[in-house]
Amino acid sequence: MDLRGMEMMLEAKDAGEWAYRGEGAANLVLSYTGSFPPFVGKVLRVRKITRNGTEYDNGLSGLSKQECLLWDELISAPSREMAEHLYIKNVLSPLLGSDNVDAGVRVFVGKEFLESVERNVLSKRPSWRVNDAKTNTECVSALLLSDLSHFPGSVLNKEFCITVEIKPKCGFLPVSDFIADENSVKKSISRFKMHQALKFHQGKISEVSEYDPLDLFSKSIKKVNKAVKDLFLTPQNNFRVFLNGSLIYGGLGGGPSSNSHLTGETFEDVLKCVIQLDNGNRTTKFLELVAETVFRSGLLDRLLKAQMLDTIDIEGAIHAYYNAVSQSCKVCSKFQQVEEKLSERYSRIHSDPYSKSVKIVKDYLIAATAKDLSMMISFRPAENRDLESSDDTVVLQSTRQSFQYKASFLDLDRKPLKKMEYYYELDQKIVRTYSQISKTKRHPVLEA
Ligand SMILES: O=P(O)(O)O[C@@H]1[C@@H](OP(=O)(O)O)[C@H](OP(=O)(O)O)[C@H](O)[C@H](OP(=O)(O)O)[C@H]1OP(=O)(O)O
Ligand SMILES: Nc1ncnc2c1ncn2[C@@H]1O[C@H](COP(=O)(O)OP(=O)(O)OP(=O)(O)O)[C@@H](O)[C@H]1O
Ligand SMILES: [Zn+2]
Repeated sequence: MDLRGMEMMLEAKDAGEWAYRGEGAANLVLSYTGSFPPFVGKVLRVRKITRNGTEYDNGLSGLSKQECLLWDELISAPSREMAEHLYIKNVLSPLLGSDNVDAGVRVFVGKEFLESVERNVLSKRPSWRVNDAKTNTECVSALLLSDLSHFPGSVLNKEFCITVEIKPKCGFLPVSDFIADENSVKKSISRFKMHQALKFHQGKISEVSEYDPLDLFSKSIKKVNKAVKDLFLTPQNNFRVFLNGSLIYGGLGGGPSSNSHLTGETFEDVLKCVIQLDNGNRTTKFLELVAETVFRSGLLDRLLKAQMLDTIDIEGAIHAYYNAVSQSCKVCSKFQQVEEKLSERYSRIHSDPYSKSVKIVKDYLIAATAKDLSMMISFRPAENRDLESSDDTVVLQSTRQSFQYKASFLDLDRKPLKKMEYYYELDQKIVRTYSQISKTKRHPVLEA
């Protein structure tokens, strides 16, 4: 849809109709509670700004000078929001499938609207998110997106809709020759698992998740079932369930420390309207339904392809980055101080043509978006038995119930080029911490 299609402006008086839905590190998401038809069934995604700095917008398209060299398909955009929209529409949507992606519509927002929203939602936000960032009241527009926690077109319908949100994270092990020998553990342990160890070590999580993305992305239904069960047991910011648009499991606001979900028993009770079962565990059946859908939908195959645009790992891509930004390589110069030989492995990348380096970095950043996005899958009962064989229907064999599902990807933000150095540092920190911890036998992190 044309972004300029909705020439309307949200003002202070409208703020009361937008309720807190959730947030990540960069955006605040509000759901519409009013009755104005174009907004019914929609959410508004508003950018945040960090407490200690500006960070965003350094040009009309929101692209830095160096990013303009990278994203030539985005530079014509007259605003940051338009550039983001084009990124989703022209870069990610072809990779992930346009049926599973909503690029959104821009609506103009007044400063007073944003200030009023900021005040209204304050008490609902996790305090650590409040300390980190606030609504960017300088933004002139926000994105209007379909509310993925409702089944399309059925917001006004009394039928129930249950939605699961999963942030799968990176689903493959790198095989790159550029990975240093002392970091070879990266080739056998998933990044998520190693990052859990670091987060635990830093006190960012109180419990290490058993979830392993490699199970979720595997071709084995048994492993997919295990992954979904593990997500349920330790949801962190990777798993949430909504019933008719309200969160019933998992924490609002993302982040590992905000798990305010229902207890197992209450959740089991809530599922009464979803899973028809006289005896037995409805939660188990529901998790089976989720696993079956993930497994059969092919969603993760597409996602994996996008993630695997990271072909040489950050340990290779960082060198291409310095070529792309025409700077001398800080990593190689560090290696040279230690031992001349260490940087030899990377000289090949440094002699690559400029265009090849640009392509490596660009693909790495697209993969970074794919490693951080979430997917939402909504279910509603399939009334017509004929639907059983159709593509968007799953049958829960154990209860003989059919569900129609709709799956979408969300949080498809472009990652800034300047994050490459941070990605390299974080990667090294994760692998270093994991290796140190694994040397200490019987460490609780590794036994989890
Ligand atoms: O680096 P990672 O893997 O920890 O991912 C970050 C996420 O952390 P988590 O999934 O909890 O481990 C992090 O999520 P949280 O803030 O922890 O909920 C963000 O999604 C961050 O992206 P951005 O800075 O908003 O663009 C993510 O940063 P990117 O790496 O995707 O740029
Ligand atoms: N279209 C949508 N429909 C329903 N809920 C949504 C939608 N978009 C976002 N949400 C909810 O809001 C939360 C935050 O949104 P989102 O992930 O886009 O924020 P973010 O700041 O970009 O996240 P990140 O920390 O990964 O950068 C999501 O986890 C989800 O629960
Ligand atoms: Zn180098």
